[in-house]
Amino acid sequence: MVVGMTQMRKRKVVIRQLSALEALGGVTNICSDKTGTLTQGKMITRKVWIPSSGIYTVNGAEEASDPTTGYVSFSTSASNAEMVSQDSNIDEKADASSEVLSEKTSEVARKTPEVTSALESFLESTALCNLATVRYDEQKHRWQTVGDPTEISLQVFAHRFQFGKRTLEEQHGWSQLAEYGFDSGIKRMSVVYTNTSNSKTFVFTKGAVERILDLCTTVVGPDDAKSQLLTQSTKDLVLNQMNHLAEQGLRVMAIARRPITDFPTQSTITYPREEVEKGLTLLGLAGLYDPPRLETKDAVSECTTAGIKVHMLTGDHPATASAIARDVGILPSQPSTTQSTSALVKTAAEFDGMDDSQIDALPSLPLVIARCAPNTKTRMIAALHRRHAFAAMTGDGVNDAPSLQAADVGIAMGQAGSDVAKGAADIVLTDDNFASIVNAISEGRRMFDNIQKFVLHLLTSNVGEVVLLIVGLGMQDEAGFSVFPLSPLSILWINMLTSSFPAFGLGKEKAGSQIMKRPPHDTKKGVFTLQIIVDMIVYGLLMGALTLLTFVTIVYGPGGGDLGFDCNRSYGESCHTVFRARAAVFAELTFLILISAWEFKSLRRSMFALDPATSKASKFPFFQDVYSNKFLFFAVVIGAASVFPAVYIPGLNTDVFKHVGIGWEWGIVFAGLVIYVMGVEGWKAVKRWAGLLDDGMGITVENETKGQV
Ligand SMILES: Nc1ncnc2c1ncn2[C@@H]1O[C@H](COP(=O)(O)OP(=O)(O)OP(=O)(O)O)[C@@H](O)[C@H]1O
Ligand code: NA
Repeated sequence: MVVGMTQMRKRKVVIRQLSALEALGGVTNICSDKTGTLTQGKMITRKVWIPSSGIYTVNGAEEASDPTTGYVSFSTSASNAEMVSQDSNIDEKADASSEVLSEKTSEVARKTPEVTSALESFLESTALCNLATVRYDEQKHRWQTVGDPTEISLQVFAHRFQFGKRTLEEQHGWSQLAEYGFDSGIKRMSVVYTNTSNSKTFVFTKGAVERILDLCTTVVGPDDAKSQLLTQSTKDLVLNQMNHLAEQGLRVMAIARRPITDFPTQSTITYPREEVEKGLTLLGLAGLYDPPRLETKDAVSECTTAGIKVHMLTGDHPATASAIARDVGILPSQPSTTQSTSALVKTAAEFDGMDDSQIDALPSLPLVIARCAPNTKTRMIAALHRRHAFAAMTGDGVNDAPSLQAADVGIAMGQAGSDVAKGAADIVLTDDNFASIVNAISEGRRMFDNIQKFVLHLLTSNVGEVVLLIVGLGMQDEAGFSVFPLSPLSILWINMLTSSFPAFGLGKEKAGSQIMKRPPHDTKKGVFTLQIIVDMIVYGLLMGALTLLTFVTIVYGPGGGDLGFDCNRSYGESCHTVFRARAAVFAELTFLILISAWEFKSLRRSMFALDPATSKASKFPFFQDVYSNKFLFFAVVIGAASVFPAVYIPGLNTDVFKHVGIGWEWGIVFAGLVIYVMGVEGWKAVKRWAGLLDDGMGITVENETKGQV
């Protein structure tokens, strides 16, 4: 376990709850945040749309925090409708190639577009209704940002036109009167600013487009001084534009403002939010791009192969969420014929609008839930539980705590996460990266497998010893005393030698190559699966029978059944046969238990072909395979070697172990070893051949998880 935890730490995972180790391996569903987990959490403002003016595009910006990389281009068009269709031709690749072109042709194209009054209002609202700071660090010679990625990206955009918050406050005379902070429930924030040079006071608001649009009554006109009434057709145009941006995977924010005259200047008076955020003028939309992490796509596909479903639960718009989900492989790139997109993508409003029975009646739970509120996450976990799923949930916010607690494995973010979320979580990702969850799951599966192997090893040897000793009680000497086939100290010694190091070695077994290619194990059954129990009995009986047979053969064969006199206590002439038989049993039992550790590296594969990869490459990969876990290799080899001094050192053998050096009996010992290995191999072969006791873990994922959750 401890080995596992240090392993995990290297893999960017901190385990807060010991049981989370084993639990991780059994996860069937992951509900993940989008921003910062599936994506990089480094947003760049890519597009800005100002109604009746045009689209500003940021080209070639690589570094999210640097307003000097890339350049802004402006495209205007006669009608807005035309602009939408024209713009849709510009995709990422076109951007890149046109960039190369313009690099060759002229530098003129890179001149920052002029700041119109409409753009100016937009930038003021963007930069002031914003808590992020963006500044150039003279010492470190790089741009430093502090704050939420969404806000940083907008602040950086304002800096491209020298309209940063600081400049506005220090040079343009803006000063803040009030702040209505961002709330993920209402998905917007507002500030009230007054301009000391002309004493005009404004409410500046930004937030999710649908929410802001409902608060707007007007929209900025071609001439900023005259805003126009927000008609239904303009609303449709705005929503159209938003969808168009969102479909490119951009998070779309609406920016708005209104002049306010009666705002109290004494900060002691609180002015209700609803009174402030109303009658707004829409200034424009901003499309922010948060690229998926490079590792995400592979990690998601690894989950699919491992029979794990990935759900994206995000605060973003459904179109944005779908585009990103498609990018990373959570949604199929081509909508399949059987499942419509509407079944796979739901908004929280749709999901929360259903009652439990309606949710349970869905053929499958949605893969993307957009515009998610913390409460939606908790309902999703409950719905998963009703479908007998074993779910992991990520979260970073304070109000994610309930869903993190409700999840079978709660995962908090180490960097972006609040302390409350970390406190509620079972594990913490130090790098906030979705791929680390998948690593952790594979680690959890490895650990589960190794605990199973370890348990099987321990129990098999116990069953073997019990059989040997209990049945052995039947052998009585002339005085009517049972003659032990092993002395108590020998048993103690064997247990110490064979269950400490080899068991620890089994814990260090590497993950099998198939570990993420099979469905999750059943967490309700735990490690004591039917296979483990049957194996334990089969192998334990075999071990007990063989060692007993060795004792009996030596005593009753050449020894003529002479059990001597008082041979449990001390060595005398009459105990010669019994002591020789004991030495053989001691050696054989030790060997059998030790070889079991190598055999149990795999519960089903042959010890002589443990790893599909090495068995393809080599005819006899046995040594390569057993040597791959060096600790276990030497635990077994040294353990086996230690048998010889225990048998031969005079005094130690007769006085401590109550046995004596042997000769021809080694033949029986090794025969026993060979029969045991053949027995174990035979039983594994039977299991493979008849598909017995598979625990459902050998079945390929495709067949297994069809139609689940
Ligand atoms: N600082 C902000 N000011 C105003 N509105 C915001 C701000 N940040 C986000 N929003 C709006 O709220 C929506 C949801 O944001 P929220 O913070 O709930 O999700 P998130 O945590 O950023 O994303 P995810 O859930 O994918 O991790 C965004 O799509 C955006 O429209
Ligand atoms: Na979030």
